[in-house]
Amino acid sequence: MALFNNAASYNPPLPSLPKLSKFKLALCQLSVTPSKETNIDNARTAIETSARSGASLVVLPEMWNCPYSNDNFPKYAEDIDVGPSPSVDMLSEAARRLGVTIVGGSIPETSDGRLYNTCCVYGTDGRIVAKHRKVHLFDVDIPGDIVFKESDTLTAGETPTVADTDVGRIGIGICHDIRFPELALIYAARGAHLICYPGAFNMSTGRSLWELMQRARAADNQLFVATCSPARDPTSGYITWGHSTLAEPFGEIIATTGHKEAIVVAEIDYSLIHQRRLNLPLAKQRREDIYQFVDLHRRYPGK
Ligand SMILES: NC(=O)CCC(=O)C(=O)O
Repeated sequence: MALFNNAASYNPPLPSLPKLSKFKLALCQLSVTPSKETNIDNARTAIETSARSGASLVVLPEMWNCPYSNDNFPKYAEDIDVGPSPSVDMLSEAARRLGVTIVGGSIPETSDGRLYNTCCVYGTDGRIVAKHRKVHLFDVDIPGDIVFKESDTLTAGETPTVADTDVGRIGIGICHDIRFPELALIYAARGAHLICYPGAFNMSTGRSLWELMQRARAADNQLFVATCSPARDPTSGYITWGHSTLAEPFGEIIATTGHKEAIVVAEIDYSLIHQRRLNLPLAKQRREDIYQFVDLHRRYPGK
């Protein structure tokens, strides 16, 4: 029995398999420099290398066109809807020319006088099929360790984002979004096969939580989770953890890397989602009589 007329039951439907249900994914762990032009060239080359390796889906890191800092976000920001947007133009052109789906990491977006941390997903025709603005801003204060306040410059997005692509239904989160299981639950309830989190965890929380979070989101929801970080630059003001990773529906790590610039290529086979959900049918075991899941955005669309 549905608990709410128009709420998604948490029990995720077995997602139907997309056009391409077995394919290679590439996670481009890019070095980020102060030159936006260099970063764009570097990303283009990595996407070309990924496509030559047979990847159908290419994922880029959080803030790949801009060293991660509140001072830089406004300087490197692009207006994605109105333009000019050299980062978007490059990703769109590369997706179309190479016939790959791209989860375009994130860049600082300027829109109506506000700044967002934004990820666009590009279909194989080069069009933007989804745009996610980071919904949980990263404000942290661990004295003597790390202090960062994204909310000093950025505005939070307001909606979960699911992209329908040739390589399946993909939920998008950006970095700190991974800490909130509710967002991942929504994506599973909406039939996602894969959740992609471009992210730039730091040296402190990266060590303890980066791998744990992605394995947990994958295992909770019995789907694939991919993360993609910038490469570590020990001279930067914000040093990233690296370790871009793909986890499968039992939370096992299929592929990962260290902290240097790298392209991780791995195969995804969505039939494993069905297999794992048959092995361990969490959807049937869930006790909606004693706890309830409500997808508020679906209940109150537009809010
Ligand atoms: N860029 C981010 O959102 C960093 C998130 C992070 O490091 C965390 O611990 O959360």
